[in-house]
Amino acid sequence: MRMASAYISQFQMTGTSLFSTYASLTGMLMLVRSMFNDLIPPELRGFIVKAFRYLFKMTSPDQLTLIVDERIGYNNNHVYEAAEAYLRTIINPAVDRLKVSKTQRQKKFTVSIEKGEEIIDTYNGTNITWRYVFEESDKDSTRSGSAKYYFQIVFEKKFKDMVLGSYLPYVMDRFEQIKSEDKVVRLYTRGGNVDDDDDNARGEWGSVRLEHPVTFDKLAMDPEQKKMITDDLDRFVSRKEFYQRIGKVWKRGYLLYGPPGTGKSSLIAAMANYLKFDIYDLEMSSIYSDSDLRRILTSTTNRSILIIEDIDCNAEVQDRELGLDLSDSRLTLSGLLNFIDGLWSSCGDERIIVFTTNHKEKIDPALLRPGRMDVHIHMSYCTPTGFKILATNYLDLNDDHPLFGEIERLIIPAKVTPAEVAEELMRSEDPAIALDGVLCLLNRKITEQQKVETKESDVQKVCKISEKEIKKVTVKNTARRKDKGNKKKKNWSTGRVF
Ligand SMILES: Nc1ncnc2c1ncn2[C@@H]1O[C@H](COP(=O)(O)OP(=O)(O)OP(=O)(O)O)[C@@H](O)[C@H]1O
Ligand SMILES: [Mg+2]
Repeated sequence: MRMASAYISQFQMTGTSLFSTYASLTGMLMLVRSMFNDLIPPELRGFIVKAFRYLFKMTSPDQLTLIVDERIGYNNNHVYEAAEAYLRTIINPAVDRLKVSKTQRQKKFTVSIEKGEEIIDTYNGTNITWRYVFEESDKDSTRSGSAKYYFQIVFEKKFKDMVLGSYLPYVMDRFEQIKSEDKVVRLYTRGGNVDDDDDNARGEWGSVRLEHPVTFDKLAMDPEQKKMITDDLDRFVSRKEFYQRIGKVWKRGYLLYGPPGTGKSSLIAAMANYLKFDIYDLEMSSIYSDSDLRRILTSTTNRSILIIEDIDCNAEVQDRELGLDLSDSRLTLSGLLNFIDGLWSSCGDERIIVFTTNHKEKIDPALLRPGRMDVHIHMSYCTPTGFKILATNYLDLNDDHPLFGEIERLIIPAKVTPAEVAEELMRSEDPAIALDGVLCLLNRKITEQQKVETKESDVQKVCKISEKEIKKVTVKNTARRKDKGNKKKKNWSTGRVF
């Protein structure tokens, strides 16, 4: 026991002295470094660093090193961005130092390798070493804080073709995948609220994270209709070559129509979450000229959904005169659509445009022609299937409940929207109370409708009565006119004109 504690204290001593040696070494290095920086002029400093690097080259003669700089002139180097993201996915226990970060809005920590660290990746049985290097920039080292970050990719020279032809393209592909997995869908609006850390602002569009958590499985819709939509979206995003081959702009138009509260906006959010596309909400009433529109639309990005809500209301204002320059100021809805077609054919890829309306019948038929809105989706009142989805979402009710039968029987005649049902379901966590609320709602709705129907039939009765009276009056008048006409005739016959 005593031996063990002596051993431990010796070990602690050794540990302490090791630590102090390490600390003094680090201190010395820092001193040398600051002397080096203070005493040696910057031009000479770069030269000495290079010479040292040459003398103590860490690669053997049969190894090749590729340098991946952070920037190409003023542009970001895409390979560098890809490397940063890719290396995060292959961090292994051999790495000693990692960086961890998270902004206030990010949900997960970002763990990446620290400068000076290296990671060995294995691809097709070949070891490829990545080093993350940081050094003061040779050229700009007089500027305080200027620094250069780059990656070194080190491998055997004989694998050069494999690395350039297959490994790096693989890294780039993985980067695209990682980007789409990590992508936060954003909602862009003009002049609306924006996030404090909105570094995604584009032109006049400010953006917020789309916090709408709705997904297709949460939507109260017919499962076949949902499948039709997701299949259509999948087909659309996978058909880049097809659109190129037939010479069509890679875009798709959806028209969502149905009463308020049936889930049109929710469906758009579900589409955006499904595809990880950003949403641009185009408020037509805030656009005053074609040039406005051009500027606004050119600052939207690919892989996005442009929405124009309540298209029938927009149609009403379509002929207003806007601005002062008349040649450029008349903005019509069909003009807007032609304009979008033209603009996107020159610069847009993977764009979806969604129009919503509560009154499909009010829309100009020219806007409904195929090619303009490829898919028409009717958002209907709540169905028994829709109700079950909502009950699962809101009350976590997967099995049947004794009140389900009655609700399902009444739900179609009651003509309630999913929004109204959802509101009732949110009133209590107790299924019995919440479902009772839904039943009350359905009964209320049915009674209201019956009242309306009775009123309508009363109106019809009144109309019928008045119709009868009108008929009587008309018959009398006709008889009188006939009489007059006869008289006229008579008079005509007598040659006298009244
Ligand atoms: N089909 C649905 N599935 C699930 N929830 C729905 C559905 N429809 C409506 N809701 C609920 O009702 C709320 C309002 O619906 P939403 O805004 O999507 O309707 P809308 O059709 O866009 O209405 P409006 O025509 O007034 O714009 C949603 O936030 C959601 O909670
Ligand atoms: Mg809406």
